[in-house]
Amino acid sequence: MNLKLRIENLSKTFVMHNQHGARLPVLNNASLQVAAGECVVLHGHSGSGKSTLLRSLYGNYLPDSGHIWVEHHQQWVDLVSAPARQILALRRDTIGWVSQFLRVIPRISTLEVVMQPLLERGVDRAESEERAQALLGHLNVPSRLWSLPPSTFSGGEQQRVNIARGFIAESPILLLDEPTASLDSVNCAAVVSLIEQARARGAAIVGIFHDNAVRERVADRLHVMQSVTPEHAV
Ligand SMILES: Nc1ncnc2c1ncn2[C@@H]1O[C@H](COP(=O)(O)OP(=O)(O)OP(=O)(O)O)[C@@H](O)[C@H]1O
Repeated sequence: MNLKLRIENLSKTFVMHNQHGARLPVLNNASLQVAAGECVVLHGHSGSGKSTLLRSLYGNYLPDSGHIWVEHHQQWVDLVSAPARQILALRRDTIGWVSQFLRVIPRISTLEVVMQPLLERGVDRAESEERAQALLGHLNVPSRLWSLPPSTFSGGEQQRVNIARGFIAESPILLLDEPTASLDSVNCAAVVSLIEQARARGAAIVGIFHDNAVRERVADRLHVMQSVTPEHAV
């Protein structure tokens, strides 16, 4: 098995300093491995820690203990102990993040927003622009919008711009945080086909999907979140 991601014994407890130091254990020794070409869907009730795990895999949350081994340029790097500079390199070259929310950058055109990850990797402008156009077309974002900043777009249009931006770099590892939430069935199918293409090219995918039909379509397997009781707090 060509593993791309190895999560070992990950634990995370939120400590709320403004609530008299209340402790909320969320992850307790979570372990998971994801191979190239595999899509693992995180499964569990609301509050079971799916987003916490996914955010930890992108370096947004720092676990208390455990390891997140990521294959980065043919070497295993532990995201938990990696310095900030290396996390930025991992995000640029190895780990893609696709959520339903676009972090809007004022005055930058949609085309520019979408092609930015490729430009950052050193791909030339003409090729980046061509791929951005192809993706925006695939996701039914009308071409009259491409030269405009997405800040005034509808929620669904912004979501699709964000999805195009997340998929354009063809990252070896993709983290998908409900990318189809609130999309209509046509656009949902367009996103599902991007996920299937990513799997076919060998991406290792971890995602959260609340829509049963989408989950059944894309998941190779489910990772069931373990329930964590307060006595597991460290
Ligand atoms: N930054 C934070 N600070 C404090 N508590 C947090 C933080 N992020 C998440 N939590 C808590 O951790 C628990 C798990 O939240 P998380 O968002 O990971 O769950 P989830 O399984 O993704 O839920 P949902 O399906 O509702 O999105 C929740 O009880 C939540 O309140």
